[in-house]
Amino acid sequence: MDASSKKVSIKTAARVRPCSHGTNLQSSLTIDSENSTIIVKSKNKEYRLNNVFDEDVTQETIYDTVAQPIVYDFLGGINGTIFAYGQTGSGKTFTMNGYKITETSDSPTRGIIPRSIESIFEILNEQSKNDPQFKFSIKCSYIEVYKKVAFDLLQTDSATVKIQASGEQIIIVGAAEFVVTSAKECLSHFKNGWNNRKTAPTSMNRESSRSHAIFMLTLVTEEIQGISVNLRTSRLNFVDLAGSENQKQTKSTGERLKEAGSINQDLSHLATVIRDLEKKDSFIQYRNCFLTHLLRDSLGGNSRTSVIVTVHSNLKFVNDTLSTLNFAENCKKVKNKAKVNVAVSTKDVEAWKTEIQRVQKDKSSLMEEIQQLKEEKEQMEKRQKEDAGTILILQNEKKTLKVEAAKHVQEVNEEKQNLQTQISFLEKNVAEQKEQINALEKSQKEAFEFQLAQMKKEYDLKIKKLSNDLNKANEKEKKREAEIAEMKQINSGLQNDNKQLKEKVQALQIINDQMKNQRDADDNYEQPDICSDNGDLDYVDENEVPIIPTDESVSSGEESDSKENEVPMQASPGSTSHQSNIIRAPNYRLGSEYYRSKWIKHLYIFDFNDKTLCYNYVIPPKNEKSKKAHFICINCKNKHKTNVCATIVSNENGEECVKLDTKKHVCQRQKFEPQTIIYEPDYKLITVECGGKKVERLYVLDSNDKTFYYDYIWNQSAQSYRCSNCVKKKHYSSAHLTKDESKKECCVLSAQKHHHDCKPKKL
Ligand SMILES: Nc1ncnc2c1ncn2[C@@H]1O[C@H](COP(=O)(O)OP(=O)(O)OP(=O)(O)O)[C@@H](O)[C@H]1O
Repeated sequence: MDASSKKVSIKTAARVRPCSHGTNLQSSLTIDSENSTIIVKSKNKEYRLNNVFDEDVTQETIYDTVAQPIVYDFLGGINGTIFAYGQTGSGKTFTMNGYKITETSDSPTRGIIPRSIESIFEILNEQSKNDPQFKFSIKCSYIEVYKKVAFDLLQTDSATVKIQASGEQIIIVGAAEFVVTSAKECLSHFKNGWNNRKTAPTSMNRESSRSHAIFMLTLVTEEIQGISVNLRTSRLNFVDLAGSENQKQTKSTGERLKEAGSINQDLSHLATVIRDLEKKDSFIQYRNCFLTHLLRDSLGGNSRTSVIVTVHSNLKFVNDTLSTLNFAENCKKVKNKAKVNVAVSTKDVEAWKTEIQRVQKDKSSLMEEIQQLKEEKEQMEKRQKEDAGTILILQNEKKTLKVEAAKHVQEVNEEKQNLQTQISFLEKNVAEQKEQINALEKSQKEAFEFQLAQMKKEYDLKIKKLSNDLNKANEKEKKREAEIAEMKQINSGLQNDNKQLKEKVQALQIINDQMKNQRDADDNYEQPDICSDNGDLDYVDENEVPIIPTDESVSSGEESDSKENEVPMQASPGSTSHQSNIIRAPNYRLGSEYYRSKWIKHLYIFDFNDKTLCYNYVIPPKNEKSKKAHFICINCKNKHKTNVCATIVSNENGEECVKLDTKKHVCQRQKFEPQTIIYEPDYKLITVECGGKKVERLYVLDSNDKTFYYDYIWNQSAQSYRCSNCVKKKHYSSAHLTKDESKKECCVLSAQKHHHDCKPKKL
């Protein structure tokens, strides 16, 4: 093979990644693999590359189409580079390495690198087998560029790696080179290196490469041809670039954001270098970035280069797809000058001559490079000069701005001074006005206080006068009230007197009537048999007959009301007119009733059929001491002025009985309701204060429930105690305090029952 070189364009291929499982999205791309075209539908943009692969392409096809030609050239002594470029998660690593780093040699998903390694060793082994003169040695090294710093992936201490340029050659300093004798050995280093690579999960890829990884194979072959020995040296770079990332879309933060920034800068510089390579006479700034510096040969230099771009078909990533395809299109325009790197041919003079020629050529290419560097230097100086001009302009602008700023500051200061003068003037004014206001307030306050004091004095005097007047009026009022009370007292005394007088007049009237009736009766009186022994009745003396209130008179509410009984006279049962009649117990009963401070003996002759009805007889006080107890019916006497008598006698057996008068009763039988006599503690007389006066109250316990009592008040005119509740209903149930016949203190309750609305009080 000769060392002459010819310009060859970078080969470009595009691979469309299949959609993830479960996503059934419409493709944004139209892929025509046959014509090697890919159309971005939404942008209506068509790209024509060397190869276009759809989702179904196999790893084998990719290797055969993209990598194999480069591998063959590499074996022939020509430098080669295979790039994978594309958005994160689009399948670069899958294309370069395969599905898994641990895949075996028969796995169909193995990527370009394992396939290349296997193929290289297979061919070289085959060749050395066929040609015993043929010798080869292979070294491998593996580095990554992370955040603009390069590290050796085959050394665990993560040593940093530097680049040195020697003529056309790029020498990597600090990266370990391992001599490998078999594909297995080589793959083992590759896998170790890969495991040291920096990865992290991104929104697009669970295991995203966060660095650019470059796996390098350096091959030296020795081939004897006649008298000459050809030493060929070639390098093959496998470049798996870190994925470009739309930072707005991925919303990464912190370390991920820094990584993404650095990756995007590197890729953008790579794109700039490739764009500049199209332009003629353009200065290419390889050295500005480690990646471009390292791959200098591969980009427009001594190398056969293939770029495979990977894209997503998802419409969501259409902008990234466009940018990736633009990159591929630009790469396509870059032309490299690849040549066979024959190191030495040493066998005879011819070979030396050829070597000299080669060295001279190298020299002239070095001169060219020197020239190129000089030009670069000149351009840089030119740029520096331009920059210096710009700096001068900027300095002048700065000076002008400074002067303007100083002016402005002065103006502001002056204005500030003016304002301060105005402020102090205003402050002075304000202070003066404040003083005036204070003085005014003070004088107003004094005047107001003086007025207030005057008014207070006047009011005090008025109030004093008014309170004096009021006191006088109160005293007058009191006097008037006392006079009224006195007059009321006199009036009530007079009323009482009047009432008492009336009562006395009524009583006298009754007595008068009774006496008159008595006289009339006496005139007509037929002497009963029982009284005939002396032919004269003591008790018919009208002065001696007690005026005892009948039930009817009591129930009418007037103690001495002696209305005539309108009921016609009836004969009592069991008695006949003008016939004497003997009554035995229990048809009669003797008793005593208290009347006008005296105990009067009573004889009750009961109805034979109804023992609740009786005729009520009394002994006239005058006859009390007589041996024969002659009783007289008080109703007949009082109402009809008729003497109907009854006498207590003994019959032939010595038994006590009552002998009745033969005279008919002119009254009717009354209800048998004798007075009730009670003893302490069934009653209690107490004295209570009432309106400053001492008043007697008689409490009589309820016979049914002795926790209740009736309240009686002394009534002067009636000379008895009266139930205070019944009085309100004009109903007069009364009580007397006296001594019974055995001289024991007792309380006599009138036969008159309490009014039906009168309820006893709780004790
Ligand atoms: N053609 C393909 N067929 C099947 N699976 C694929 C294909 N391309 C990519 N994948 C899968 O998609 C995932 C992401 O792929 P990969 O890691 O190769 O992307 P990448 O471009 O290298 O991403 P990054 O730049 O983030 O490292 C992986 O799980 C990979 O196995």
